[in-house]
Amino acid sequence: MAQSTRPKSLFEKVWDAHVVEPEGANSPAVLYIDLHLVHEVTSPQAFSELEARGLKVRRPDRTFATLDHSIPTLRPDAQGNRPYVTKQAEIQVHTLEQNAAKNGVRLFGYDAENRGVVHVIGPEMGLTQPGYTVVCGDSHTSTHGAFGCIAFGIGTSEVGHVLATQCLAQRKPKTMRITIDGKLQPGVTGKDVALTVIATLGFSGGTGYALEYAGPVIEALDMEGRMTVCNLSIEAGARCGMIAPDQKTVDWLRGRQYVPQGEAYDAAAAEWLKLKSDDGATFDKEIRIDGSAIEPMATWGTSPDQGAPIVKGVPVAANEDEERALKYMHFTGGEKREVEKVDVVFIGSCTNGRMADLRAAAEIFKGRKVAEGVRALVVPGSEWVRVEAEKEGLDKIFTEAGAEWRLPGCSMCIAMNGDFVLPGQLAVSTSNRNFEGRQGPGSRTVLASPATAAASAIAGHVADPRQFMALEEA
Ligand SMILES: CC(C)[C@H](C(=O)O)[C@@H](O)C(=O)O
Ligand code: SF4
Repeated sequence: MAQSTRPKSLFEKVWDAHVVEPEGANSPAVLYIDLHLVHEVTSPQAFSELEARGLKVRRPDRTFATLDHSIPTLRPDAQGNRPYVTKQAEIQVHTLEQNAAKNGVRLFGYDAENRGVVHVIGPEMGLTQPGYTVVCGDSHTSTHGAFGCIAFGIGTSEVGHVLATQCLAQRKPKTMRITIDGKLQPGVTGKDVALTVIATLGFSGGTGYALEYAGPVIEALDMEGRMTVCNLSIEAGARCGMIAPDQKTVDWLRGRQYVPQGEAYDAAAAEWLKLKSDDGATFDKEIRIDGSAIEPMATWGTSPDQGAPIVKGVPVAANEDEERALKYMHFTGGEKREVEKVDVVFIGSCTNGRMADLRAAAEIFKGRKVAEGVRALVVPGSEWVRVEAEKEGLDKIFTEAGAEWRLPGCSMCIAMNGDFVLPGQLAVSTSNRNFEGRQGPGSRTVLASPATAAASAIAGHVADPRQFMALEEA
């Protein structure tokens, strides 16, 4: 087939390479799925449906499962019993264990060295590779877009479709390029970029779009920072977010378990590096953000787009929605962040539970103490992260500062496993959702970067991390 010479965006290149059946006036396109990730919460019904219809998993070799949402982050007791928070949590875990075994799907189970939060382990093992289509019954699948993948969350019935066919019916989204110019100031991280992007777009500003993040700020971010940015795409309503693979991507993935090895890797990498938007590629929408003006961010409301630079304090409500959010958060509007007493700090999740995140937090915790009355919980995103962090002695830095160091899982990000914030308590959290009650009934969540979370744990109030950093003069 003759190749079109029309300039294409990164999204179009990956999309076009996966179309099995083109989109019609009345029918969505059928897309081939390269990688299907599965966790215990959204898979049970999909497997039951498959069984009811007498179907098999079409590509068990492209389907990988993990346990993350419902598993306790505390160690088993002396008898080996796991401290599940409810019977239902335990059933979810056992159901996935059985479904995976029955269908020949690889499960990174409780004791597996590769277990972890689904969006942490995919990239970590090199299951996620540039140019792939990646789906999972989980909205933060957008994380994998940091590797130049079209990666998005699907519903449970779609999980069933992909299990049965390795394909998915999809309408092509519109495209939006978000270019972040300039250079980040010292102490400003990928999370601050992400919270700024969402605050700019609004919680539904990305609805119907596939985002591409580009520009010097994105190029300068490490892979962890890029994953954080892509992770939060869904919080602006976008279908997915992606970043063109570059030499950093190639270097980061090299040698990982599931990527090609040796010369085959170099050959794959040469193809990956072609995955970028052509000069002259057009987008349905383009926005630009001045990266040099981004500051450490913290949310003040009950939606991830309700965030502002910490130095600016809590804004005054501009409408009823904001008024309601401020009320829930026990803020009046207009106050300084220093007056927000913090009860809990959570560092972890698929947004910020990777090595780079834990190192950033440890730099602030080192030689300092968590303020009295603050509970700080550090939860690695995966077993691999846990082991690496322990090798570097980060766990010691956390525990000596007075923080808890746990086993990997989603933990307090979604509070399904027994780790939760008490009613009325204020948590500074490195996760991605600050909805009412997200971290436990009545919990109040402030989203921020690992550095800001650590700084807030030390200060006892929402704090700009730069006061604890030895920053070089720019
Ligand atoms: C449980 C799961 C379906 C959910 C999601 O889709 O994102 C969870 O991971 C979350 O972060 O809210
Ligand atoms: S860490 Fe949080 S956001 Fe990520 S998959 Fe788990 S529950 Fe969802």
